[in-house]
Amino acid sequence: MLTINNVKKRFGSFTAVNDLNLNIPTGEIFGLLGANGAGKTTTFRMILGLLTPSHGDIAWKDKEITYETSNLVGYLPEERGLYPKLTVREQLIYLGQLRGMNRSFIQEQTLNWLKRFNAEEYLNKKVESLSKGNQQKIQFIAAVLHKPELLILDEPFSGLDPVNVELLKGAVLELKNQGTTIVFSSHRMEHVEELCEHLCIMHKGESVEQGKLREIKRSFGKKNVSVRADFDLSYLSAIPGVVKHRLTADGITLQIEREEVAAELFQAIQSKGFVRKFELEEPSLNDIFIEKVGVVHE
Ligand SMILES: Nc1ncnc2c1ncn2[C@@H]1O[C@H](COP(=O)(O)OP(=O)(O)OP(=O)(O)O)[C@@H](O)[C@H]1O
Repeated sequence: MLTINNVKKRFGSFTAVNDLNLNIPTGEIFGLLGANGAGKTTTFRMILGLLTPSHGDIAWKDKEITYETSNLVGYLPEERGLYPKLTVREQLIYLGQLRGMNRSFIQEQTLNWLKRFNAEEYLNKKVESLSKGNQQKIQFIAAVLHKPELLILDEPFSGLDPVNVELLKGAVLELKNQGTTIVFSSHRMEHVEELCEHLCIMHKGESVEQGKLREIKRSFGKKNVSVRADFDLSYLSAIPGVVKHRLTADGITLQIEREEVAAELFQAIQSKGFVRKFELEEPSLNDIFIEKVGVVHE
């Protein structure tokens, strides 16, 4: 278990993280969400022991993370930090040896990961000659090469194309299945929905929502109704109980304050024309995020 207990971080008079409490179960993928400046990276740096909390304590399996235990942890920083002039092989050997790994094990691991990421051809290429997405894959490999128990990934999917996002998601799930505890931040709610069982939404340094994704959705109350039809549906937004609406290319998505409103919507479209779709949906994490934090993520 990763335990964050009453943690606060001040920079001068500014409080970047305030009274944060988190219990992250071993072997899970945990999502830390929040708008820009919410305090996610600061929290990660405190977990890693790179910043000292102004108050409170953080423990991995009941022990503080120190220089001696830092080999148990892997970190993909938001500001990527590879040496541009080294080749991928030299880079990973260097970083692996800093972790006390032997050269042949590093080479074996490197080749396995490069194969997995369809990136074998970059082994002897300089890091600076790689595209941003490929550099990110190398940075990810650098974070996991030593098989850490706890893996911290700050925005691991940013800048990756959809194919590489899938490759990385697959790798993250595989590491989870091997027992790694993974904490990651992302602005992409669909990635969080897909990967995490538990999450925390931070806003201005504080936790404004945390728990199991399924329970957070259930307790949110509001649901969505998605309708597609061959006639104009915008009049549905005026029906009492509709909280919000969004017109889509071929229909409308309505946020409703309680399930019964769906029946009223259904009545309102009957005999108006051909209906292609009428579906009552769970709220999305994006809906919940926007309500808690009040901003929209692209
Ligand atoms: N060393 C520092 N000195 C002063 N303020 C800092 C420092 N590090 C972070 N902050 C401030 O703390 C707040 C939280 O920053 P942090 O980087 O943790 O946010 P974040 O949630 O990771 O944001 P993003 O999504 O943009 O990466 C910001 O207002 C930031 O400017």
